[in-house]
Amino acid sequence: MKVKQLMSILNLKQKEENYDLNQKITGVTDDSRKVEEGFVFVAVRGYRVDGHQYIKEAIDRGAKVIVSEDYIHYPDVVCLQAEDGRRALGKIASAFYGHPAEDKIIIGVTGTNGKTTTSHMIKHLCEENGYSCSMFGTIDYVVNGEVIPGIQTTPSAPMLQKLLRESRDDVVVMEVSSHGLEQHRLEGVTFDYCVFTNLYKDHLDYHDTMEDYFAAKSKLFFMMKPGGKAVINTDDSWGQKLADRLSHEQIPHWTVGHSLESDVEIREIFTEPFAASIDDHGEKVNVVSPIEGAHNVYNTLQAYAVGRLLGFSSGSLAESLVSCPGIRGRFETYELENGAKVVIDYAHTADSVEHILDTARQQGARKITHVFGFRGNRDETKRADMIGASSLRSNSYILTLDDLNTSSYEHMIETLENLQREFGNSDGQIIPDRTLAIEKAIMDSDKDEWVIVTGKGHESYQQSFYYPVDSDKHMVEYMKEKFKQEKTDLMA
Ligand SMILES: CC(=O)N[C@H]1[C@@H](OP(=O)(O)OP(=O)(O)OC[C@H]2O[C@@H](n3ccc(=O)[nH]c3=O)[C@H](O)[C@@H]2O)O[C@H](CO)[C@@H](O)[C@@H]1O[C@H](C)C(=O)N[C@@H](C)C(=O)N[C@H](CCC(=O)O)C(=O)O
Ligand SMILES: Nc1ncnc2c1ncn2[C@@H]1O[C@H](COP(=O)(O)OP(=O)(O)OP(=O)(O)O)[C@@H](O)[C@H]1O
Repeated sequence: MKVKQLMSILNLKQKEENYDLNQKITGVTDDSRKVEEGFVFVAVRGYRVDGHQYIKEAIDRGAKVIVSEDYIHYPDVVCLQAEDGRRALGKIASAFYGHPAEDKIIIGVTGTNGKTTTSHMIKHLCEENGYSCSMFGTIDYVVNGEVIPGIQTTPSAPMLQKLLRESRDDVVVMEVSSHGLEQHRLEGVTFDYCVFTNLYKDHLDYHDTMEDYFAAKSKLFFMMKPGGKAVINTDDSWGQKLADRLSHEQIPHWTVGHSLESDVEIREIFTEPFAASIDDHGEKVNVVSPIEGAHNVYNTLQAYAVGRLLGFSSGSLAESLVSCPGIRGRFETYELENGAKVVIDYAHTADSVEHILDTARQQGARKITHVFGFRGNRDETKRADMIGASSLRSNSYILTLDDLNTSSYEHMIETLENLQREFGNSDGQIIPDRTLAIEKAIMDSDKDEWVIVTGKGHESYQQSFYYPVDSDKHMVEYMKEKFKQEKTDLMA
């Protein structure tokens, strides 16, 4: 890419400078720490700092072009002005990598909950039906079968475009976060299929109101290729609202829900195993969810709908779903030697806590002990609802530490105490150390009694705890080992 192309992307005409318009650009970034010789550095006004203050550092590291929102001048550097740094970054990244999204089938999945689960299912369905598939999401990114650790659910624009360019896969399925949409990380990407799972109270530290949050998510459905189609869960009231809007704007979509008018009409949801009988445009099909929970039945049906739009047969999809592997940290179950059952799940909103605890009851849990906490410096408006959901559905709950982020330990303990006093019940207690909380819940449980540990799912702990483990999964495995050892000692 040359400077003249960059100027045309940004709709800029040559001004007073004698810029070398044929000068080659070797890379693009908004992070001065990643600048290399010949790069374009785009200054972005962030939430914490202003990228404009790193322009000098970027030049020192070899940036030959600076895009900034302010008028600036540096000798021997092409200085261009753009109205919105983040949008300019997206546009430049897409052009720099040759607009790679245009050559692929691109599927975007958005919503508060279910993005990761639905994306994994779509990937599996593609692969079982003859397509290779890249995937970008919360757990990791997978490109050409290789796993790449990701920092964000929706990658930054330069990272996203680079990975799209590298992908030799037929299909790309990506989780689309409201942050990603608001921050123009998807500039230059148009979608063949877009999925809306649901909208619940979350991220209200970032969006002012639910309406704003909905507006951010809705943007995705106006980024489809001609001929593209949306898949919407209309049993969710925000989903219905979106479908109404798309109908009004004549944007093609399929609906999934109980309404008789749904394209994928849910006739009945079963719990043993979790499955649904559906009417798919007149054809009756039984679809079994590969993961327990009515919420996962919805994820399954939306993945199924995408599969149908990709041209796969209903029979082949129903069959492929059976072999879909579980997903790390999403209703992962463990049977312990004392008869207790442990579930590790990524639930971190009130609605998902409800779904997980309901699923455990539907599966015969006699007693439920729920272990959970709250992320430091994240949406505080959902915390009371989460305690409410847990106290209604569990027999007892233990409030414990989740990631502190930049919050202090003392502040979080005080927060837990205040929340417990104000919204908790007498069956709730606080055990700050997460590993001790899990141990206590397991030790107090017996046959057919369930321990549900939510919030961290697949993630590693940010801080250390009493036991030398780095995740909920390792703690449960540690307990399994402990039981085994005790049994061996007894027999000896
Ligand atoms: C709240 C949020 O979305 N933050 C994103 C935002 O950060 P920010 O505005 O605070 O950036 P900043 O630190 O103020 O820096 C401003 C600019 O200066 C630049 N800079 C900074 C320091 C330096 O030395 N040199 C330099 O050039 C930065 O690269 C940046 O361009 O812009 C940064 C660069 O584009 C992102 O990396 C960062 O994502 C952080 C890692 C993050 O945690 N984001 C989360 C909230 C997020 O996006 N989550 C969603 C999923 C949500 C969900 O559905 O669960 C996601 O898609 O991952
Ligand atoms: N369709 C759904 N409806 C409600 N809750 C769900 C649904 N699917 C999953 N969940 C709950 O949300 C948790 C996270 O699921 P998943 O990772 O698929 O969602 P996500 O949208 O990717 O979340 P995040 O944006 O936080 O990464 C699950 O562990 C489960 O508790």
